Amino acid sequence: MGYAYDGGGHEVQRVEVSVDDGKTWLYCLRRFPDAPIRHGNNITVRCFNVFKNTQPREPGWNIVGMMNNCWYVLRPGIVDDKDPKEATLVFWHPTEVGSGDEGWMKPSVESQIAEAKHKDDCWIMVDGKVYDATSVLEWHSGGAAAILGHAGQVHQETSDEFAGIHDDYDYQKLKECALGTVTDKAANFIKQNAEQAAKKATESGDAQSKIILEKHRWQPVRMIAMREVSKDTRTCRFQLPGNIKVLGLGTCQHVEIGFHLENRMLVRSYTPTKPLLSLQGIDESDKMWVANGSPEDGTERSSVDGEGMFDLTIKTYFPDQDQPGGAMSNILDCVPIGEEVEMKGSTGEIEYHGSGEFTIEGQRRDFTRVSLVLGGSGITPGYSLITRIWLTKGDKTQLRVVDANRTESDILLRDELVQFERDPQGQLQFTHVLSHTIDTWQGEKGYVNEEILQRCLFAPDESNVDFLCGPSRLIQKAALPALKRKLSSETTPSDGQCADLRS
Ligand SMILES: Cc1cc2nc3c(=O)[nH]c(=O)nc-3n(C[C@H](O)[C@H](O)[C@H](O)COP(=O)(O)OP(=O)(O)OC[C@H]3O[C@@H](n4cnc5c(N)ncnc54)[C@H](O)[C@@H]3O)c2cc1C
Ligand code: HEM
Repeated sequence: MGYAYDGGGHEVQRVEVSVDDGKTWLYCLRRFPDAPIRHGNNITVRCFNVFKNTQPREPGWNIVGMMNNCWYVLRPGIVDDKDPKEATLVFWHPTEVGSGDEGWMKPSVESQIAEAKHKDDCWIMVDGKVYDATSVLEWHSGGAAAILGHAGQVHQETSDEFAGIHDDYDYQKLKECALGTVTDKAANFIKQNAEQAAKKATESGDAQSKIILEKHRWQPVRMIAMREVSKDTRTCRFQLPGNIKVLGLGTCQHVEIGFHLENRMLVRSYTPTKPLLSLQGIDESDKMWVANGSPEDGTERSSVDGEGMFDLTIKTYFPDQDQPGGAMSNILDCVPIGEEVEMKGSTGEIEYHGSGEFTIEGQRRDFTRVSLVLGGSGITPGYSLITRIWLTKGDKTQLRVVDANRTESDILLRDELVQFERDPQGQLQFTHVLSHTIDTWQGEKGYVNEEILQRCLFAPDESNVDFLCGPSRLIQKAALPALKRKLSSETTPSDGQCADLRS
């Protein structure tokens, strides 16, 4: 057991362990196996902060005079007990916490002198009373350093930390060291400081509890459920950490998922398929509805819309004889329920704000009609746009969608899409195109082509936009060339009028 901290106050994000003196490293999951690890060598530990900085092999003085900054090495050993049948496995730290000299690396003369200066006279303050802890340093099982860190400090933290660690017996021992009570003036000073610190903590807690996503900070999210939606696609549900309820993702935007591999972090983007409605930036007067036939019979947005969690619908690229399979999708396919992955975001150059208003590459754009060409797992950002429009009462933006797949069972989110396909008002029109069909299939057959796009999408116009998302076969070879021809033959397309939803 141990702890890691970054001297600059930044978060430690990765801890690695080596049992071969640093030749190879293993990423440590946050929960460690209960069973003891059997090995014969030193155990070396290093960690990385948010900026991917790590410790050097050898210690060195740094700018703040800190020398405890290198790889941390534990030496295992066997200690024979009196009972010949039993032996104890011990792990020696480089130095023992506090005053002990049991560590495998003996303390330097300098550090001993520095320590001795404080050991002679050590007063601490707990619950408004002053104690002489000098005699405790010798026997304190939490180490002398724990007490010395609080020596001479007039602050509330000593009382709080003491209370968090010690029991009644320890309070009795503390009493034996009592010197006196602090003056009212000092007590008030401590109280004010404590109140200010608590207020700050609450404010930062409040800000944090609103939304989880931070652009440059990885945060752990726990997989809590997985549902098969087709033979190669799963919907994975992740729980947000702490009490945070809101993911804080804009419509059409994406999150990045990270998974620590041996020596690097594997990162891939995904577009959540839940929550359907971003709680951020929505005007309260703009009522949101959970669709149930049509917005008119809908009920008010309910808590099932992703409070404290989010869903990713992920296609798994299984290995076969031609290719090794997708790295992240196969990992997520077999990550055990309860395991954590890392997440950050949001990303994406396109964001929908409602009522036809988009931000595309930083520019505000307004469109009244939106055409979507989607394929395979590319449905996910389109799905977030469709549901946002559909579930927002008063959003009159019109949608035409062409969704391309191989077979009917490959159509993702089919159950969810059915409600949109039945739209009696005609605000939304859906066309499924299947390349491999059976006789009973009523929809479009074959591959997406210019004729299908002309017929099923909106004609080019200044107030219309085309968005695409899907495999490069569909987008680069079929949809994009056809749409560009369509646009240039009939209007002069402006920037952002034809864009990839995954850009
Ligand atoms: C903004 C954005 C949003 C996205 N949203 C989603 C989403 O919601 N859902 C979703 O499922 N996907 C989504 N994706 C795609 C996703 O990010 C990944 O690209 C996808 O999951 C594949 O990642 P992977 O690590 O499993 O595959 P990779 O390891 O990246 O491999 C991709 C493909 O290449 C093949 N391959 C890999 N190595 C080789 C090799 N050496 N030789 C031959 N072939 C090889 C693999 O078998 C696989 O078919 C999104 C992408 C972006 C950019
Ligand atoms: C006069 C002052 C103190 C006395 C009498 C005292 C007493 C004790 C005692 C008896 C224990 C052993 C508890 C056990 O076996 O479970 C202990 C453990 C400990 N104390 Fe103190 N303590 C004092 C001050 C402090 C201070 C100021 C700190 C730092 C905030 C501190 C931190 C710890 C820690 C970290 C442990 C080890 C807990 C563990 O085993 O996990 N102590 N202390």
